[in-house]
Amino acid sequence: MADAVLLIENLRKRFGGLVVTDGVTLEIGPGELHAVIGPNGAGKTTLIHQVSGTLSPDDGRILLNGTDIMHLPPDERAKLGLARSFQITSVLPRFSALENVALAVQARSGSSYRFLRPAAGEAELNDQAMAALTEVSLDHRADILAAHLSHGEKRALELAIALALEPKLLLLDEPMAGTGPEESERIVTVLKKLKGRFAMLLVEHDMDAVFALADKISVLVYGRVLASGTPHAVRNDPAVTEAYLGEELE
Ligand SMILES: Nc1ncnc2c1ncn2[C@@H]1O[C@H](COP(=O)(O)OP(=O)(O)OP(=O)(O)O)[C@@H](O)[C@H]1O
Repeated sequence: MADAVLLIENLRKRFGGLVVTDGVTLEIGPGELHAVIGPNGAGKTTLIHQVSGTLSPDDGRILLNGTDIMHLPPDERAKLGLARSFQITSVLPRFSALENVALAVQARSGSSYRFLRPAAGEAELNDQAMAALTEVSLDHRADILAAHLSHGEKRALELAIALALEPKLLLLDEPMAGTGPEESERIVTVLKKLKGRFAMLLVEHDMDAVFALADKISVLVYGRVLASGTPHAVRNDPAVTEAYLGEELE
């Protein structure tokens, strides 16, 4: 695909004798939500780390909107529009929800607010931050310290922070981990709303969430892509069922 937002080609990574990424090829088009699933230890998290830049692959290519980012540090990748949410704590507990998002808006905008009068600059920052909080239905909790938010609300706040960065590609690392059914449903609703605006790479164990959200699914087993395609095709692939040892993919 010429206009792939993310193109991963033949990615390889080993830890000593253990091959954790074994020739992974995967691409995500504009606005597409691509889920990577697979049994424990399949290499999903290490794949996310290699895309975000916290882990160096041994071989292969990673292109973000056509730019080879393979050897760029995480902050350079972030400047090109790569954001990551969940399984990292980007939330500052002693700041309010609004302040947390305003900091992200400021980080994205660099020094552009320096040239506004302080009050005007702050109002503009807060407006943008509030817009991101509204997107994740957290606007009514804007003034609450992040430390006092529920687990599900913190997850929503992390999403708002990612949104404020206006990403080209959002990496979602197990957004449902540690959440109850109600919170999971809330995160799925928010992600559904955001779908189509930017590309997303989702790693998730919760199959209900995966099948509710994904446009494409890749199944990773022992570091290799066993199957890749639409949710329907993947669900009906006998090799996938076998890899999950008969667990139902629903
Ligand atoms: N820093 C490391 N050094 C050595 N081995 C590692 C390291 N990080 C991960 N591994 C190993 O690499 C393999 C893949 O791990 P990874 O965490 O990517 O799997 P996963 O698919 O995300 O699993 P899970 O679903 O349980 O989160 C595992 O066997 C893991 O033990």
